[in-house]
Amino acid sequence: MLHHTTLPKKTFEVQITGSKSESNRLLILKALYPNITIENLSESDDTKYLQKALNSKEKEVDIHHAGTAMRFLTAYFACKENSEVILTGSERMQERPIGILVEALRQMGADIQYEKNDGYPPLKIRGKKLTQNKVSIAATTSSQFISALMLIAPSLPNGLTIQLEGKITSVPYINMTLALMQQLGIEGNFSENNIYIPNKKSIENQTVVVESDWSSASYFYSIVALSKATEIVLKSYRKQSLQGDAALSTIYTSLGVETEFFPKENAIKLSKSKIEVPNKVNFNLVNTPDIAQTIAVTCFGLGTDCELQGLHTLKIKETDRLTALKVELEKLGAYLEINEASLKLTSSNTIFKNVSINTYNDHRMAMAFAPLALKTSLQINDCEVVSKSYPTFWEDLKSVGFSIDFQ
Ligand SMILES: O=C(O)C1=C[C@@H](OP(=O)(O)O)[C@@H](O)[C@H](O)C1
Ligand SMILES: C=C(OP(=O)(O)O)C(=O)O
Repeated sequence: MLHHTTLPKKTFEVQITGSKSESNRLLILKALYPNITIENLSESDDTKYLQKALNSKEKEVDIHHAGTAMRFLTAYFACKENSEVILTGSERMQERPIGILVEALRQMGADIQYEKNDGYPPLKIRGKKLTQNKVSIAATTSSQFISALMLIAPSLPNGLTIQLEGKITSVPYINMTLALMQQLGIEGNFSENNIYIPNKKSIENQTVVVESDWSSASYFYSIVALSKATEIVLKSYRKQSLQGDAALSTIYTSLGVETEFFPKENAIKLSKSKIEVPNKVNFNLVNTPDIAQTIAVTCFGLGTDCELQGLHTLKIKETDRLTALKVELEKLGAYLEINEASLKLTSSNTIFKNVSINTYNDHRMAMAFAPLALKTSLQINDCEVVSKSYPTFWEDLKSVGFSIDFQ
């Protein structure tokens, strides 16, 4: 139960765990090039399951709800010579598509079979040398398929050219994959619909420090937006981020939150700005799908209407996030119109009390709704789901003054 709370006029400090996206890429790269040391690795379940999978000697590997782990490991095991593994995940993972990636890997010569339904996990993967150096792949469904191919590309004997078909979704995640590889001394380029990554035999010994997770920072943006005068310092963040969700610092200016960067301390300070939040806002989130829920809930809490576009990937994430948002926000008094790729929220002057919010095995449903405790009391069901990306979320919320009872 989250009690209706008013936060004091005070500056709080929160240290957020490393980016799950950066961590999961670096773990795959470390498996291929062992002389990488990773610091500030994410403590998320998704990262732990990926790490466990990479060290596993079992015939079956279960990555639970971790989308990036599923997609990255499919490519990794497909090119791991003389290996054979069944790669599976949670019930929901078995409904999340992977056919586009499997098809691309098969074009490259991979041996992958579907264990249950065509196009979905579980997969039986017999690893072999992949010598084909060109592949084309549809880019509209998930950028994770493309990052998966990029991550194995430098270890392939002939490198890889990836031709992207259709409108590319979640582009910053592709840029992140390339930037991390370049940071490690792996060459590559991405221009228009072409990605090229040559073979790289080895890389120099080096340490990479993962920046903290920007998607996790979104919940504190929401808290500051919904608070009266609270300031929150978040660590460890950089102005030059590889994470697309760093766009929060721009997006939330319209929602009344100012971001100050402190490069020496690797920190950011979020505070209320003096601007008046408009009655209606409009954002295209095709580059930042993971912060859609946070933004929709912030707008509802502020009594601001919003129109969010670029959301066509939301229905294949941990749950159908568009439907989940509609059902749960409407319980609190909002009105939502949703379609394939967008949502239109009409806020209301009253927010109903003591509503019980379902989370559908989706960490971001739990975390996005929590800041509403600054407006009303509410219950978040199955609150432990947060561990998928942010295991200490509830402790951190308590540390900034939230009043929480766990039943
Ligand atoms: O590559 C990544 O680390 C991710 C890419 C995005 O997925 P899509 O490309 O499927 O939108 C994002 O939603 C996910 O949380 C993490
Ligand atoms: C969509 C997400 O993760 P994944 O696709 O890696 O399961 C997420 O963390 O919001």
